Amino acid sequence: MKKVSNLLLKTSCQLFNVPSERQVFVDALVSPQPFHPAILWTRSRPAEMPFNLVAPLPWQPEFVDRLALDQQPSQHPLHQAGEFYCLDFSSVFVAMPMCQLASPPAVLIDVCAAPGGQTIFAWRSLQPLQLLSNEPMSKRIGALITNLQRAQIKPVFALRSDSNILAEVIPQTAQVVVVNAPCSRQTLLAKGGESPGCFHPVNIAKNATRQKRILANAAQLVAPQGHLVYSTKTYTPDENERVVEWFLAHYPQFQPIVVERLTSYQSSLTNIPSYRLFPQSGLGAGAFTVLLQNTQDGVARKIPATFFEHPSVTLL
Ligand SMILES: C[S@@+](CC[C@H](N)C(=O)[O-])C[C@H]1O[C@@H](n2cnc3c(N)ncnc32)[C@H](O)[C@@H]1O
Repeated sequence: MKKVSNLLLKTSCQLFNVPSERQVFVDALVSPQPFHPAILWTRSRPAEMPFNLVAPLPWQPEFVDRLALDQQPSQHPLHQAGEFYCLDFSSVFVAMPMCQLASPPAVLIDVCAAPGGQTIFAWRSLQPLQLLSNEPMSKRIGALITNLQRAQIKPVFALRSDSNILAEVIPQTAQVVVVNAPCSRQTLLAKGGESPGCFHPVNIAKNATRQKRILANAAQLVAPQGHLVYSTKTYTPDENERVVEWFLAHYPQFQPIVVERLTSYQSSLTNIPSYRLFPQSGLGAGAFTVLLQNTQDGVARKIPATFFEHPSVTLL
């Protein structure tokens, strides 16, 4: 069992009013329990299921399975063959808003894409006509491309660009924009990992500032009537509800949209329809997600052909 830090206790007080709820949350972080592995089938399931499954949740997408705790899907030959992608169930949770959007969107942009889970979910659930998977960090783009290639996600353009460049070059072009933002990574603790400084106020403030910047740039990419999915895998309200409240105050053309399949996960920390998964649910280490719509009228702009000729853009 790990030590309970004062900063963790402070965060638990921000999240829960009831002491017993705080306690189960803290316990889930200091004595982590294993979560069922999840897989996303990129193609139809094989005739014979190679894994032991647990019962699906009512809202689970039909192309996702949760496996028994002893299963190790990443070592199965079907993984290497790209028949499925391994992702933690929190990643499924944050992607759920995509399941209620119209398919196929003409353009979908994943702004913070490595190592690829949200891009693969977007491809499987929405089959966008043009899929752009962006990762600005050069040391992470290799893993993104490897994963997309192994899972045979095509066509997809892998990009390495900052969100402010995208906002400048291809504004109002995407029916769907996905921002699974970099964050303070507090949920790593619930997976048994280390995440030094994850509850420190300076670290949280730094991440919140970065998230607002990415979200503001991502908003520029959204076509009139298009959608923006914002999510993190961290607990602190400053990186979640407060970011969304800030965003809606500054970009009033965006409106939050109810995600029908997640209503029982409504965040109690805001009136905005937005959803949280906590580790004490036993489903995943933790997540926050919200669906926003650009209510402006108008038509989507076209991505200029020259954009795809840039050396930082690779067609897979
Ligand atoms: C939570 S991870 C994304 C996980 C990914 N969506 C998935 O499902 O596999 C956040 C990603 O954002 C990237 N990132 C960091 N700074 C960024 C920035 N300024 N703009 C966009 N993405 C950024 C990180 O390198 C990281 O790959």
